[in-house]
Amino acid sequence: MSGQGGNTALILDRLFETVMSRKGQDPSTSYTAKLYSRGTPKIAQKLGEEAVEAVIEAMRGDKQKLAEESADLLYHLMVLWADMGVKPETVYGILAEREGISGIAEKKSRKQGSGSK
Ligand SMILES: N=c1c2ncn([C@@H]3O[C@H](COP(=O)(O)OP(=O)(O)OP(=O)(O)O)[C@@H](O)[C@H]3O)c2ncn1[C@@H]1O[C@H](COP(=O)(O)O)[C@@H](O)[C@H]1O
Repeated sequence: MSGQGGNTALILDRLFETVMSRKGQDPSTSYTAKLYSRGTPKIAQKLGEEAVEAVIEAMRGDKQKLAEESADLLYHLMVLWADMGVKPETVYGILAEREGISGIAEKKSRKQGSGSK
């Protein structure tokens, strides 16, 4: 368990299952179904708006609001994955492959790769 929210991975998996279960449901009773009905560009736009709201709260220095906007951001990211057919395991797999590789070292290897072309 990790604090008040319980097991982090489990809650994200449960959230993804819930948003998947809203496919084809009534947009008047489910906000997620309403998002699907508005299409991928709208879902992506909402994700961008939530990201900007998180940035604003960070700049204001409001930790509680940043946490709340982060929850909105993760929810809308899950809806976009579900809408686009991206499986959480795919994203988790990419993160797992990167485990132990410094972002600085990875960036250097990318630059060397492009310079040798
Ligand atoms: N985690 C969330 C969650 N986080 C944020 N939101 C909604 O996201 C919206 C974001 O607020 P905004 O003001 O940006 O959006 P809005 O003005 O309502 O909508 P727009 O017209 O701007 O698109 C709010 O309506 C929130 O209620 C969420 N809605 C649903 N969930 C989860 O998804 C589950 C399924 O929800 P339904 O699909 O509604 O049954 C819920 O049980 C929750 O677990």
